[in-house]
Amino acid sequence: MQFVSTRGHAPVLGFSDAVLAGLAADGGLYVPQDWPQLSPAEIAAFAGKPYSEVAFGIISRFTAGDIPEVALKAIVEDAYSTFRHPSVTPILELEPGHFLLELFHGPTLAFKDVAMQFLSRVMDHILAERGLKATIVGATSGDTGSAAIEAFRGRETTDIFILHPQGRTSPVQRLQMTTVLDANVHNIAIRGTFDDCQTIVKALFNNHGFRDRVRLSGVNSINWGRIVAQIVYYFTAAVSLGAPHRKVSFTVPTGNFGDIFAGYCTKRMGLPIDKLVIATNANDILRRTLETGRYEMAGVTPTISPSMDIQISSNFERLLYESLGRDHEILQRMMDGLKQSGGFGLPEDTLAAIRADFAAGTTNETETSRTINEVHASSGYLLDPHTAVGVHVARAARTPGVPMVTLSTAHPAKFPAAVAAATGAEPALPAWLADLPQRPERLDVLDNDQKLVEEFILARTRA
Ligand SMILES: Cc1ncc(COP(=O)(O)O)c(C=O)c1O
Ligand SMILES: N[C@@H](CCOP(=O)(O)O)C(=O)O
Repeated sequence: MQFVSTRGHAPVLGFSDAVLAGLAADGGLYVPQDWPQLSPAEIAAFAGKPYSEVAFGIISRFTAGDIPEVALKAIVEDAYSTFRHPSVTPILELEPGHFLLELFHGPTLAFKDVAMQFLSRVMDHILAERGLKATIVGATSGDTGSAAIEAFRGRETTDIFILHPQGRTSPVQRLQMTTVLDANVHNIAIRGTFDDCQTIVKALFNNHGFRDRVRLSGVNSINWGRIVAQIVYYFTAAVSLGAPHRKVSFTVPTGNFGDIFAGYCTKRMGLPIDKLVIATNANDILRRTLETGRYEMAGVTPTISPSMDIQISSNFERLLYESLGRDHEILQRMMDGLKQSGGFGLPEDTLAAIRADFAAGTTNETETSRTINEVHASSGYLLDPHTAVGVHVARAARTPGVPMVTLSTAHPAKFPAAVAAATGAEPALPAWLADLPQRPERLDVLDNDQKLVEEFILARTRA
């Protein structure tokens, strides 16, 4: 299996090199040259299998010829043994025909663990095989950073630098990052927004001298190694609800578009998905794009679902590439437009192709709180604010007779203030994190300046 860049000018790479590259050398994102196809019988055979077996069955289609099967098996088994639920990503019925896919049973209580526990092990394997060390950078609005730090802490092959927007994560998210004191972990609070952090990370990748000097790699969902692991739970959920003999819809609380893009990948691979519903908070650039055909940046509005306070949805580029019939020249013009004037228009047929697969909805803060309150009052179940955005949007997007799965992307205890304000009930952190507020913190604060971040990394990396 080979991977091509959405911008068309970077070398075509195998799985291991695409994962180590993170962002492609031409500034694009790697996608598989061809989509692996699963027959209905192959999909049906996943029913009742342990999560790690399904993960192996799917991920191995992308790693064939690159990672030996024995090594991949060991990686997925080890990665998913860190989850505290035997099903890894269990599914429960919230109301008739509407299901929650709980993705927060990993070490840091958010869906990012599902991919990050895999990615850290696969990177470690690739680097150890080659006798190399790498410098990892990532931008986070809170969850990617904590999951990545937990997954990479103490690893000999990597130093990890995570940029978060100062004061814009929840306190629990911040502490999950800044209380990890391993020597290879570096937290940088940027005076700016998540988009500023992400822009710096992409700029570091596009500075080829720096990139090569520190052997830069990434852990954001721009890295194909993230997406491939997120594909798995769409299969396990859909099969548990009757796929491939029955269609299923998914609603995904969305920011950087990585999670829902993984859902799109499964559709391309043969999973019968009815609708993929993009659920956004007030930062609703994607809903507006689907409605108007223009991707138009606006300022970032802080919300009670802070991990989705994003304007530049990186993975939307992957969808555009597919929906443009893989025309990298038109895509490049769109990305230039975004850089120069903060927006671009979609050709009509591209928009039609996107609308055929996706729907979108937005919640405001009152609706998000009300959803948390109402679900708690009726069932005692506590939703985190991101999942509540999904539940609210999903309810309006349902097709009669088609099961709807809302991705539950975080544990409510990561956002106790918002949950307590909505319900009066403060969700407790699990025992292994209960002393988090008492742990010592370490972080550095930097201005929103690429050069300062480069100097900081150069002074500390071991690669
Ligand atoms: C809890 C939570 N929900 C939803 C999202 C949005 O996911 P994505 O960025 O893949 O669209 C994020 C951040 O990525 C998150 O941390
Ligand atoms: N919400 C994310 C933002 C980064 O998303 P990623 O999936 O591209 O890593 C976060 O929690 O940091």
